[in-house]
Amino acid sequence: FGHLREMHDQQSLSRSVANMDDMLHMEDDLVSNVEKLAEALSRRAKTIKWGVFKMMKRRQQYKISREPFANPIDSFSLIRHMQSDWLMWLVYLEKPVGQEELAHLHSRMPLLPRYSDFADAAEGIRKMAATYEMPASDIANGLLDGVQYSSHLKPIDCLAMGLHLVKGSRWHAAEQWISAGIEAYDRKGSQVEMELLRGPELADLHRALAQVQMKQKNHEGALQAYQVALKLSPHDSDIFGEYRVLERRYLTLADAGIEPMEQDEEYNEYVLHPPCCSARCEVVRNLTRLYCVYNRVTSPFLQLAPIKTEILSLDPFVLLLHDMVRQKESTLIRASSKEHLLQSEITNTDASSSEDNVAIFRTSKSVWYSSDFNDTTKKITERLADATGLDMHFTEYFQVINYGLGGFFATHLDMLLSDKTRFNGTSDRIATTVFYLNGVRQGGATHFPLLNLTVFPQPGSALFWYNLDTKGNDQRSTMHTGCPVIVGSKWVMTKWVGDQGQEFTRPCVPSSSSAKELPSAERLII
Ligand SMILES: O=C(O)CCC(=O)C(=O)O
Ligand SMILES: [Fe+2]
Repeated sequence: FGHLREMHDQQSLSRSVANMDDMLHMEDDLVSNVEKLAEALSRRAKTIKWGVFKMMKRRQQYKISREPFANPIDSFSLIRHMQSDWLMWLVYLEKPVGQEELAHLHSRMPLLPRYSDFADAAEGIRKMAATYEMPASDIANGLLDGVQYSSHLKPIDCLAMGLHLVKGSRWHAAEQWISAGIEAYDRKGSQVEMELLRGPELADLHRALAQVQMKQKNHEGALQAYQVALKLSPHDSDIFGEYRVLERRYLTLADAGIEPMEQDEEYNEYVLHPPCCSARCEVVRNLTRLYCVYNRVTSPFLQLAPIKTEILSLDPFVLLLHDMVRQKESTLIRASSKEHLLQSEITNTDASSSEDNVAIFRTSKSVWYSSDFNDTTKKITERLADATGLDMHFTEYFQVINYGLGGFFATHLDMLLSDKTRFNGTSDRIATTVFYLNGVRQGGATHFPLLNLTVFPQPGSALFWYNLDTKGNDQRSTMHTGCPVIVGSKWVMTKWVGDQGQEFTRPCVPSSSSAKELPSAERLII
């Protein structure tokens, strides 16, 4: 588990799904260890039962003889037995059992997911639910954005989600999750599991429901929930106490009526700016002048091997380049970076890069490779140079990124500088390339909210756009979102192209209408 330990030091198990299989190995190890413990305990129980049986047999013999202690042999044997055998029994019973297995379990405890890992995972689910407007009960039932899976959440999982949301004062969402837990409770078999894990009783769930309803000033709902809780657990003095307090308060408030329900802050945030990650809210785009072409022009080599290019937007210029990474290459990159992934950071100058901010803004793990790191990165760099007509000497390292549970990258701009500071000597990101290293089963699109454009990962293709216009200024319409992954593991590799050094490949032109005269990929504009 050396690797796992290393992985744990990097924290945030749920920020990348690439390392999740290590957790499964860990679970296998723990289960087989506990199984060994169970075997040791049952061997012990067997021996004890055998001893009991023997003693009962002896006891039986005394019973059937008419004068049990007339015979000195019996008396002697009984005295000897009671004097020494019970001492032996005590020693045997006190002998610790399963010490080795318990020590093993102890040694593994520091490697298990921590609370922060759980909180990350819960945030991933919350973000995913909010973005795709998925009700908690659907998620708990395995229905994810219209696709039914056979997985389910247990009441204890739903309650944990609810309590996580309570911590963030997201009462509305918390209520939905607790209600989902109550629904899940009725599912067959869950009770047994609850008992074993000392999970919540149904009454506890109704009580939690009452508490979040109260927070939203839904007193009537809370009273009802408390009544159900009391019916299920009539002798619970805590529930009874809370119920009485509310009842008294509600009666005095009754005339004033129920105050309106407070809406979840996050809920508002999403109602105001819903990222159209499912593409269902996209309006039909005017497709005139957008087309597919075989690019044979930005490099002589393309005469032999043209690149299938889709023009997704003219201004800003956005391209989808096909067959940019071969399957073999993608597999290689994913496999070799798996061991080196570290929690992604943000280079955004506005946002502080404190750990908390990163969790809210970006949940993924990544690793950097230079263009000439190996044959694969060299080839891909060459292909990108051919496809875009830009000079790859002036680019940043490749960044290989794997997204975790509900992994996302909040809406952002890729450029580093403002129009005022751009030309004072430091380089900025004139263009961005996102290579899709695999397909994502559900979710995980790259979305441009201001362009009405949502691009779903297609293995091997690359999304390319200019962050700066043809005069070298900000194009804020290139704002984009790495949408939450619903199902799958999203692998991308990005490459940013610097503006300094592209003076010959993409020189400034006075307006976007003269862009087709440029030596770079704008030449494809017809
Ligand atoms: O993962 C994506 O779809 C977008 C990634 C991105 O925007 C970035 O890395 O800057
Ligand atoms: Fe970006």
